[in-house]
Amino acid sequence: MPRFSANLGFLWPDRPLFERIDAAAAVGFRAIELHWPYDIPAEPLRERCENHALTVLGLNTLIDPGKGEFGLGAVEGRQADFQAGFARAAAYARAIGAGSVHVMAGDVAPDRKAAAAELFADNLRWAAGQAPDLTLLLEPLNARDRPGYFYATVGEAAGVIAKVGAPNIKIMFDAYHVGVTEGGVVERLERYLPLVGHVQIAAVPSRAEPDEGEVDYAAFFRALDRLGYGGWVGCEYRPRAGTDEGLGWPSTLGVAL
Ligand SMILES: O=C(O)[C@@H](O)C(=O)CO
Ligand SMILES: [Mg+2]
Repeated sequence: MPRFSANLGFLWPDRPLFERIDAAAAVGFRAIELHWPYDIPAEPLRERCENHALTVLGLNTLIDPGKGEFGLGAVEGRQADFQAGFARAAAYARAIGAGSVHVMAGDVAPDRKAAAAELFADNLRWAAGQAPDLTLLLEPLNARDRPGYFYATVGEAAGVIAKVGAPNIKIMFDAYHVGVTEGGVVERLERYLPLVGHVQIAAVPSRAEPDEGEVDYAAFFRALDRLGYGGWVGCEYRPRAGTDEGLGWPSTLGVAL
């Protein structure tokens, strides 16, 4: 049976981060993952998770929505800022005991895609060398939610990994984005499994709890078991109502937190 992690970027959105950590432990999660916790001092965060015996999986490199930025990995003219942001993410990850950093690519104009691909590969090669102790995750985002983002398909992420050739770069296989962009979620999981470093889930297309919509998550969980996926499955959905009230889906789908 898959092991589930609480994505605290999305779950219990009405509570401060430490209360989200408490809530995740209280309902039985054994791991958490974060989006952008940078405003919170790392040491107390680490202690809070240790007190609950929660594994901390990872966080994202910084974004600046105010400037319209969703990462800098593939953004031309921002290499120094990318490096500073990655160094900050890696230091924070180490300080909270997390093993991975999602390296966000950012938005790229269609006519700059080829140059951006070279730049992203260069930046990732540098980052992978700086942090051989961490897994760097690449996550294609669907263009309905994030139009203009550098990549939307798992195949593109696999292409970047092949180009960089570093063993600590893996795919964040978010079944929600894969379902919205491409469909064939189980088939694609099977095809790219050796490159998958983390899995995330949410209903397609609503991004709510995984017990509705186009993806049959009971079948998806069986496929993870059948394929021998040993990692965590991040619950990165937007609860339809309250997070606690929405936790009926594991028993509906034949799994447990
Ligand atoms: O799927 C997502 O949106 C997240 O995993 C993320 O890290 C970027 O928004
Ligand atoms: Mg995701």
